[in-house]
Amino acid sequence: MASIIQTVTTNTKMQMDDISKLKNDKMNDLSNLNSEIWKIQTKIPDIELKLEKLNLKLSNVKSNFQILECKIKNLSFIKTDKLNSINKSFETFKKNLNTSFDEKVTKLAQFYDEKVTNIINEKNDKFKKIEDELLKEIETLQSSINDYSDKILNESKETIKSDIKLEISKSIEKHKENMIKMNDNILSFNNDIVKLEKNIEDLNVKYNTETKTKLQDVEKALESLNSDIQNLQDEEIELNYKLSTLNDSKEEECNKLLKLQEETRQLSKETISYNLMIKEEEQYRRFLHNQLQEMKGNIRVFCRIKPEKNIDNTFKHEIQSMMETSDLKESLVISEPENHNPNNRLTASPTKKTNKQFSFSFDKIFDESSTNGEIFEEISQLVQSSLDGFNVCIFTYGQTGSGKTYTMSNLNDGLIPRSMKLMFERIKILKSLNKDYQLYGQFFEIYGEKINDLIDDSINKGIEFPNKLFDSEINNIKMIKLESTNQIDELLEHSTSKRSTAFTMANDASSRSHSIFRVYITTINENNETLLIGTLNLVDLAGSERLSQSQVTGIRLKETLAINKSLSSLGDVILNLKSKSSHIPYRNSKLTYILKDSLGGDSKTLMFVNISCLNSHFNESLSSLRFASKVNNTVLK
Ligand SMILES: Nc1ncnc2c1ncn2[C@@H]1O[C@H](COP(=O)(O)OP(=O)(O)OP(=O)(O)O)[C@@H](O)[C@H]1O
Repeated sequence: MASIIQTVTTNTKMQMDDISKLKNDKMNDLSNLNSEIWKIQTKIPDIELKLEKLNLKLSNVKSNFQILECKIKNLSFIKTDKLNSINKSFETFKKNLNTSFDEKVTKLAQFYDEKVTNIINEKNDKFKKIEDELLKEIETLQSSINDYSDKILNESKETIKSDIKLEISKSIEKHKENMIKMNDNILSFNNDIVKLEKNIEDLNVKYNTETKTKLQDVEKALESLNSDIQNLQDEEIELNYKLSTLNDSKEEECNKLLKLQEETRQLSKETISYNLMIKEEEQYRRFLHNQLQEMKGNIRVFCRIKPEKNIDNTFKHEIQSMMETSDLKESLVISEPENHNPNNRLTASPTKKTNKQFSFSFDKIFDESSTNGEIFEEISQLVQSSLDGFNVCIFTYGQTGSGKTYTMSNLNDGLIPRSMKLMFERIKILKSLNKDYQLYGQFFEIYGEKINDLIDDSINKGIEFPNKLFDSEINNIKMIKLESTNQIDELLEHSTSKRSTAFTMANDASSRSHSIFRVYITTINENNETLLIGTLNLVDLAGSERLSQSQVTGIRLKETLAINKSLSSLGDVILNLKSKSSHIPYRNSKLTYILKDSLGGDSKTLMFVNISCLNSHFNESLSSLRFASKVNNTVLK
């Protein structure tokens, strides 16, 4: 235990020794430190003084910086002002340039360019100098600060050193930042200046090119204006020359015009009197024409002998025609063939020997050699009568196959096409005498007692005639305006196929109806009313046949009876008209009833009796001649 206690005591003693040793060491350290602190403390007032001095210097530097900033600001203001004034003077310069368009523009621009460049260069130089000076000053300050800080660092404690260093570096950083900002400002200022210079340069270039192009345009416009003016002056000279020649000829023309006016006045006076004369002459011509027609007779009969060219003469009977000097009529002698059976044509003998002779007298006789043209010459005066205001009726009468249709409507030269051609020609002449005539037409047939339209819908729809001036019987028959010969040919061609025909002994396509082509000659009066002047009726009668010879039955017999009845009614009407009977039996047949206005009064009637010289047709020819002769020779009461 004692050893343990001893060991503990020894250990404690040892520890105590160690502690006292450590204590002494620490005490020594402390006294050393205190002496150190004391030393530093003695140095602090110096350092503080130095620091104060440094701060003073720093504040001086700051104030210097501020002054410099102010100076820079002022300089920038000055520069802006100057730039503004330069821009202003540049604007004035531009205005001057605009007004004068002078060549000096380029020189002035160059001059101002140089001036601007110089000013900018000067400013740049100044700024550079200031910048350099500032940088130098900053550098010296930096070095002095560095010196000071070195010294401080060397002399002062680490912490104080670091503090001071920090502070100084902060202030330096701040200054550096300021410097950078200032540099940036200077840079951006320089950039602005460069931009401004660029703008000014661009403006100069733009202005110069614009001015140049404007000048070129103006010069071009001036050039073209000058040439225009020159042209106009030339034209003016030419026009003046023309004007003077025109003035010369104007007087001449005026005189001529006056002369012409006088002549025209004279001519119009003469025209009026000529027109009056023409009117009087026309009336006189009408009167004479009508007198001539009346002298010839209002009802006349012509005879036409159909040619039988390819038939031997032994089959023909003799027909002789001659002029009668006494009453300007022509006579015809027809000789009966030998062995002729008066009741049957089929037994007529083929011999030239004759026995009995029959004599007839007519207004005109057309032998076998006559043409449609020659026939028309005789009847053309009747067409004129219809234009003069009379109603005219022309018939072709005769046995079937005797040439009635050929005479009346043969294409191109029949009475219908020729009459229409003549009418169209006369109307043209009348138009030149201020008489406007229009022709309207109807074309129909009377079959039995029925009226059929021969104008086909396919060729003409017809028109509504302005006034219902006409017979109600034929009001429903198409009325068309007649305008050309072509139209008439077309009408005739179509009507042939529409007409009622049948095979007979004498004609393969014998007409079993009476066809009537009626032309209305009209004019329009001052009240715009249509007036009827005259009518022309061209009637192709159905073939006459003696029942004893035709040997027809049934429907053909009925047709023949109707044809013969209407033909004898026509004969009766004409006979009564010629003998100036008080009663004219128009109503006895449809044919006479429809023609009542064109038969009688002062209307003109002409009948063609068509005959054949064939022995086989002798009886029919004789019968036709007797009928026609009766009409022609009736003595007026
Ligand atoms: N003058 C003439 N010259 C030449 N040919 C004629 C003449 N007259 C009639 N013919 C011819 O005779 C034939 C019968 O004539 P057309 O048809 O004119 O007779 P038509 O009297 O009208 O007969 P129908 O009463 O039966 O109709 C026709 O082929 C026609 O061309």
